[in-house]
Amino acid sequence: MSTTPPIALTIAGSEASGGAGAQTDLKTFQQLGVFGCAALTCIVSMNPKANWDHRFVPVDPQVIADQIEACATVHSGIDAVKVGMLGTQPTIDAVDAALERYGFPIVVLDPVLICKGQEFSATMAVDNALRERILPRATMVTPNLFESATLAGVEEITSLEALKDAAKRIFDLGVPNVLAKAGPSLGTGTALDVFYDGSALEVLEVPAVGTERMHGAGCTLAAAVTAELAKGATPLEAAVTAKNVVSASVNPGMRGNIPFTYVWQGSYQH
Ligand SMILES: Nc1ncnc2c1ncn2[C@@H]1O[C@H](COP(=O)(O)OP(=O)(O)O)[C@@H](O)[C@H]1O
Ligand SMILES: Cc1ncc(COP(=O)(O)O)c(C=O)c1O
Repeated sequence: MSTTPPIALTIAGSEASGGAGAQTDLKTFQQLGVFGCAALTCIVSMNPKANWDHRFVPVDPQVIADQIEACATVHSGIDAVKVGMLGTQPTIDAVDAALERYGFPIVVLDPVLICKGQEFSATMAVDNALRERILPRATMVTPNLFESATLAGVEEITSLEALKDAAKRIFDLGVPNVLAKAGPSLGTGTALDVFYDGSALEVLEVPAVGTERMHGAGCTLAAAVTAELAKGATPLEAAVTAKNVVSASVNPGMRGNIPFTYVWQGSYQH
């Protein structure tokens, strides 16, 4: 049996406290037995003096390209890539060019358009560039409720039927697997997501932990999907395992000195 683990790259932002972003992705990869490497796209520092507002500094696009080059060259094969927070058009340009150059076999896109209420990346131009340039390169996309509505071009999603419809519309944009997340936000008492691959339309539902979304849950889900795909799972199998990882990571999760709970992947047993 080979002792070499599959390798996953995350192209994502740093969230210094460790609750989300690349830090969360690397912990999730490790927890699932996958070797992780990371190319940082931006540095996010939550501000304790201003209601935990997200201070956001983009990384120079050439430095993003250099990091991806280092990862792609050091490792003889990257099995899967997760793309997280991009946030600016120059960043999207750099990541688009790198995805074209290296042709990674699997790309999971967590289309971070908004960061728990912080609208720093929510400009129309950035949303459009993400939809037009990065989305068609994705093997799977994992939008939350707001991101699903934005990508699907609908006003608002308030029901399971509307979420299913949005998943189909996003599929029609050219991405073969869609995992559209509602979490606890449809008031079902469950954490509910919809998987669609052009034929199978599955509702993935587990008991919700509390009624609030959790900081880092979306990053954990997409990173776990990436790790499972790197290990050879089918997209639906990867989505099912990823939900189990999230459920373990939010129960009980971490409670620090911020007004929301954040994830801890270490309690998941694989
Ligand atoms: N309170 C919760 N209990 C259990 N699972 C949750 C909870 N909140 C979110 N999830 C799950 O975490 C994942 C991320 O969902 P969500 O919070 O909507 O995404 P994002 O972090 O991108 O905004 C989804 O699989 C969702 O169902
Ligand atoms: C760098 C970074 N990436 C991604 C996210 C999104 O995190 P979540 O998993 O909570 O959607 C955040 C939110 O703070 C972030 O700071």
